[in-house]
Amino acid sequence: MSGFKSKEKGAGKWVQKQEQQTDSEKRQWAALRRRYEWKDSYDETGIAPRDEDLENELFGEENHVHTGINFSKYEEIKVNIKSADGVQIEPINSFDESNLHKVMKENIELAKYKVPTPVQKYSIPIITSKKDLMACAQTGSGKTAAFLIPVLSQLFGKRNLAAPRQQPGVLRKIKSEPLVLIIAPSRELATQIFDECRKFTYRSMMRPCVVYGGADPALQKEELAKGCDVLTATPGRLKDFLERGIISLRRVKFLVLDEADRMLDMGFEDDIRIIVQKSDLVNDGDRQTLMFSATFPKKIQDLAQDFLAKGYIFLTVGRVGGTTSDITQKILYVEEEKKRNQLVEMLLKQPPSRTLIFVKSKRGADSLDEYLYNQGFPTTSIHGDRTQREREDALISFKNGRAPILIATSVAARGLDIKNVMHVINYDLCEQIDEYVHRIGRTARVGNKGLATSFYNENNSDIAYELVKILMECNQEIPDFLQSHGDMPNDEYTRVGTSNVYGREDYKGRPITWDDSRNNYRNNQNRDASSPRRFQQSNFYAQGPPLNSPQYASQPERGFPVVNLPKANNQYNSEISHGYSSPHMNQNFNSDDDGSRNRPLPGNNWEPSVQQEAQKQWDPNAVPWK
Ligand SMILES: Nc1ncnc2c1ncn2[C@@H]1O[C@H](COP(=O)(O)OP(=O)(O)OP(=O)(O)O)[C@@H](O)[C@H]1O
Repeated sequence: MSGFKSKEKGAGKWVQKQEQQTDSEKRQWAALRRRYEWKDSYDETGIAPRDEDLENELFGEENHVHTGINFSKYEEIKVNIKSADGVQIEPINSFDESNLHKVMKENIELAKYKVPTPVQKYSIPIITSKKDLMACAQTGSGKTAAFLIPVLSQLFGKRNLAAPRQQPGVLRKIKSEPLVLIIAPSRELATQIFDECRKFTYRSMMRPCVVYGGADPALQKEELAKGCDVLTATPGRLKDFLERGIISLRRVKFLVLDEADRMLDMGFEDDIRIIVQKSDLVNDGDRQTLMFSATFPKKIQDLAQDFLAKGYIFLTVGRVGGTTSDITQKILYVEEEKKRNQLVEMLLKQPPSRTLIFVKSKRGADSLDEYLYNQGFPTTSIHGDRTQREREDALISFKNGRAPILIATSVAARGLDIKNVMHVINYDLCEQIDEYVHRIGRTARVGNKGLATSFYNENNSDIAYELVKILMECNQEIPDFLQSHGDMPNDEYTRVGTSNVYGREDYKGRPITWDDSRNNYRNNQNRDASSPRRFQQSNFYAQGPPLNSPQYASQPERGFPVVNLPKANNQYNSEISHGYSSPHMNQNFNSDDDGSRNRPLPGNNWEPSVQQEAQKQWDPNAVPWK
């Protein structure tokens, strides 16, 4: 594998190198991907002819996320429905039982969905009964299909509703007037939802489109002109097209806010208000508004009511903001200047598997990408400063296994559904617990298992309390250095209806009482070295000295231990912070405070054996990434 080693500078080199060989395969914007093209000659009461190539592309193995061994455990999750007018909703138990259009039933079968997930069991009857909905369910539990299936199915076979299409050779401009508008916070998520729309509109007369920033607007306009019944959009490009009169929302029957809490937080709220309240979007009570997310802070729940009809239903599957117990969560204490060593050690130690690494800054993403690439790892990166072409290519390479290590900023935290992401690493922990839930939710989807490892140090103390709560709720090991964050003042435990994890009114998850949780903390704090839950006895990584050993000097005013060792001795530091030593780790680090903080000092690089090992272990051609 000579391809790994490169003197090139910059991010995503692995991808760029591979790109030269696979250019034709990739030179398609996501917005231009093929979709089923309905012809007027088709019988709208029957089923339109198959398009086998497209069928293989849409429903083939390549992108199919298989359900995992814990899929059936979804049944055990508590579902709660709240509505101002107290309506009762009878869930469906199978797709057959529901009153879905026959084309939709065929597509569900092609998608290999055998049983609806809990959020689908409820949202299908809720949406078909014409109710507005705010739905909250765990990451990876099928929320996209939960809205697409009932929404699209109701529109199938309604020729009079389908959008006018540009006739070949006729230049008259046609304004796009979608019936369904789905708004998502990131370009990657918008294109993914568009891909799901392509699946579920297969062999129907509903034509899906997507518009998002960074990609050629002229090409997106061309697609819109061919007909647009179901539009997925990011807010910025949508606003732009609305202002320019390319799109009108006067016929919208279904408005969906995916990742709704994100769409209504400070970053996007103004855009959403403009789109929903100041455009020509129908507000005559004939339109349904649907909101979906895995997290919904209380204050956003309140805000969301501005956009929902009075009798809307609030559906929760599990605890609002909870994460799935299928994820094994590990928190490692790693000081800033040791993160790179730690990461390389982990990547060499773990079985090669699709791995997503989150960092906090765009610059940090570039720099870590370049660093790992130069160590021989097949990496690429995705963040807001990369061009849209680079972002799309990076995602393709991550998905097809050419670059099975993706370094990303939070732009990839929400919604992305990528097959077999086995490990999420929070190289830089985020500040908000909801963001943490979304990030780690990129693994362990539809009943599969996954691993999430987070590097923690004194810079992350803001999230410590909520992090411990999440770990406890999912029966995860709580490392000693987080123990002091567990003991909360009494009122924190007894308050109800605050945004505190366990204090939320809507808490419906595993029944943990305030007292239970406090006792758990106490127990954990007092546990002895033989406790099976001890973090340092984890089997996930090799063993090492306990984190509470005298090698650590405590820092009582901050409440967590710090490593008190000479900075230059990274071999030793690596041993204690991660639990094993490596013959490769004999470099010094320069710890200035910018994005390049961990660059090796000149003349003190990794031993060549790291590169050899990385290349051997992470050979994308040798590993079965599927
Ligand atoms: N009923 C089902 N049976 C099998 N697989 C399903 C079913 N419903 C959805 N899936 C698959 O589950 C995966 C996750 O779905 P989806 O991306 O909609 O999750 P989500 O709940 O929106 O997650 P997130 O909160 O991360 O956005 C997808 O690959 C989807 O095809």
